[in-house]
Amino acid sequence: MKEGIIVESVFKKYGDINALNDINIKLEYGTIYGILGRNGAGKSTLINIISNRIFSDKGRVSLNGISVRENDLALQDIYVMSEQKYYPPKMKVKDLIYWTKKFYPSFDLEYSKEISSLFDLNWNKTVESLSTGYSSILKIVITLSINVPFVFLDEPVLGLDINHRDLFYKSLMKRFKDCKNTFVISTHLIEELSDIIEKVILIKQGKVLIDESKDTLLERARKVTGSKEIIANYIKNEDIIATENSGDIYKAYLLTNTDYSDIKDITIEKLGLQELFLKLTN
Ligand SMILES: Nc1ncnc2c1ncn2[C@@H]1O[C@H](COP(=O)(O)OP(=O)(O)OP(=O)(O)O)[C@@H](O)[C@H]1O
Repeated sequence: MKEGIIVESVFKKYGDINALNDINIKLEYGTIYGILGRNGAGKSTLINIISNRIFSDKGRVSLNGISVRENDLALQDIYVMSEQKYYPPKMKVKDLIYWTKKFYPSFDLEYSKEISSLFDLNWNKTVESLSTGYSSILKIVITLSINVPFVFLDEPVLGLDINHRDLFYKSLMKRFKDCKNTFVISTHLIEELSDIIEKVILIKQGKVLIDESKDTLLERARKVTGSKEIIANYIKNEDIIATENSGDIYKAYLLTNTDYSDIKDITIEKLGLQELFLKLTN
């Protein structure tokens, strides 16, 4: 079986900043990942190292056992959504699509037409004349049309209104169902992505804090509210993420497998991905 992308003991420093500090993760085929983290956590640096755009100081990234470093064969299976600035500003959208198809033989022209019409992307416009939202839509059209096994999207919905974001999430899910490519999405709009992602990789200050299926993670995430004495008694051996005290009310945020439902005088609530993220990264 193909093992996918393996990131082993990757370190990256910028001067005194430890952008990545011993990263070890595995990206499997046919999965949707959410790479989450606050600004400056190291998400883009990680994506750039995986796709060989920049080099790590230490460590190794491999695809099916073969290092991706300066390895065109391995890199053919990885695509990272480009930044707008890499597209020639005077070029028409249709020419950009034409050239992209030349560079990436797996580019699905039929699909690109289909998704362009869904988003009303005008192929006769020049890259520089597109609004912020349509610049993102152009990147989305190209990225979803490039049919390779590992597709990385760094903040894909930047500048998109809610209708277009919704259309993007639906298009992504459909594309995933049809092609089963792995999508690795980095975003700050966690709640919107929550239903889509299957696995969560949470990076905090250059380290992986969470690397787990979303369902098992949310199954363990709990907010326990009650008096401090009662809660403290029960949670002392738990993985406590955060606590809050307001008057007599004490709240503890936990990652736990314990069922507290039969304990009187405390309330237990599940946490959404966004709330959990806030508590883990504050
Ligand atoms: N070219 C660079 N030169 C110097 N420092 C850099 C460079 N690129 C990134 N950094 C630093 O490395 C750290 C990680 O940055 P990175 O862009 O990977 O974070 P991020 O999680 O993608 O952030 P954001 O969500 O804001 O895009 C930050 O402290 C950033 O300032």
